[in-house]
Amino acid sequence: MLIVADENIPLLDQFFEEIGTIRRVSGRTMTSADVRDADVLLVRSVTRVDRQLLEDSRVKFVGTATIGTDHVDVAWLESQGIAFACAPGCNAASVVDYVLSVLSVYAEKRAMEGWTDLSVGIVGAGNVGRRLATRLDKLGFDIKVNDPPREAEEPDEGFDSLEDALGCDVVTLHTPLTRYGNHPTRHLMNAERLRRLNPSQLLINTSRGGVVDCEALSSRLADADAPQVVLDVWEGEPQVSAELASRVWLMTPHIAGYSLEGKVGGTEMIYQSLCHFLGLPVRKKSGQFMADPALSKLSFTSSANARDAAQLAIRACYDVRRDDSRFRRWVLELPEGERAAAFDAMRRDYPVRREFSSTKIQLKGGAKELQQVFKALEFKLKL
Ligand SMILES: NC(=O)c1ccc[n+]([C@@H]2O[C@H](COP(=O)([O-])OP(=O)(O)OC[C@H]3O[C@@H](n4cnc5c(N)ncnc54)[C@H](O)[C@@H]3O)[C@@H](O)[C@H]2O)c1
Ligand SMILES: O=C(O)[C@H](O)[C@H](O)COP(=O)(O)O
Repeated sequence: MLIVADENIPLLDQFFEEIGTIRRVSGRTMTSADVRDADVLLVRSVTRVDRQLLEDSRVKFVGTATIGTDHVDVAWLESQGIAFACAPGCNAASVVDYVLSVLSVYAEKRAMEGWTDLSVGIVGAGNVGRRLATRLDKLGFDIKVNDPPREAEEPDEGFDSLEDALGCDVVTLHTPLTRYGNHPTRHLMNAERLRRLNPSQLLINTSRGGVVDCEALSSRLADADAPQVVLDVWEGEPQVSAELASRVWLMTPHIAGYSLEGKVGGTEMIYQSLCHFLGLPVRKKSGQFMADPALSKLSFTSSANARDAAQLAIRACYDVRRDDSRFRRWVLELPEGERAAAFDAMRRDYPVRREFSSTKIQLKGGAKELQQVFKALEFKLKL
């Protein structure tokens, strides 16, 4: 059995070598010639999987080690009887950590007494948005959650209108990129909605670049009363508009979900689906391959203030400003023609990042408030 796989899927050998021969190819430039003799195709988000790629092949199973599936023509696969698996939720905690890191830095930028004074509008409450809402709610943030598709299914859940979510101090997008259906999200943040955001608001996009009309965003950000913006995803990436980037507060190259747990978890989920498809036993678990985190423990004494301790722990685990400064140095400072390759290289060579849940927090005589904050942030508590 021949397995053609994106070379950037971690632990390919460890998970798949017992199942078949692995051919590694570049996900970004994969062609139909690369997959013609394949039985199984494993991708990440940078490969367009459709008729053009697969119609001359004998592929019977496609797995994407990602949450997003907008790069896959799922309807066409179904029409051809090709099995499909993705990795729902695999890196959701990583994206939530990213957003919390942004919020911690933003509250400081605004010289706020307490970060929970920020109201947060969450647009899209699936694996990522729902987990973010849970953590923010436990921390005491005022949140508005908008999700029309879920609201249609769960009318009693108390979802908020898009209007209300867009009125919050921070608006964070967690929808898939969709073009059709009752609630398409492409350019959900269009010129008109962007115009309604004011300078004391922050827009965060970690969903897909196309959920925001990036041309409209670039011109909106040139206005004197522009909102602040954090972008992890870019319409047309790996190309990044230098004009847009120069107007964005924090920027990263689509790495919000790049925790080690998230990446390895994605591989594990498609491995499990492939085993199921082939009727094979599931022998491998991601835990077998995870090294101890570099930062295993943080200790706080009873004199620690809950807010300061939380900020310190968040930033010790993941400080989004480091990725922002690398992005500026390694991608934006290059000539335009070299930026797309640098964007991909920064993703390929991304350093090991661990989720908050991998770090133990030791509280020596810690107050109840400290315990609650760290629990809400999903650190491991050690009393
Ligand atoms: N930047 C990254 O590294 C990264 C990592 C993981 C996921 N993502 C992206 O984030 C998206 C969200 O991830 P997820 O795991 O939560 O997906 P999900 O499918 O679990 O949830 C998406 C939610 O959005 C809702 N939704 C759909 N259309 C909507 C609309 N018009 N308005 C409001 N809500 C709408 C859905 O009902 C669903 O509840 C993914 O599709 C993926 O594209 C990015
Ligand atoms: O959809 C996802 O899971 C994320 O966007 C993921 O982080 C994408 O990473 P990529 O496949 O581009 O490496």
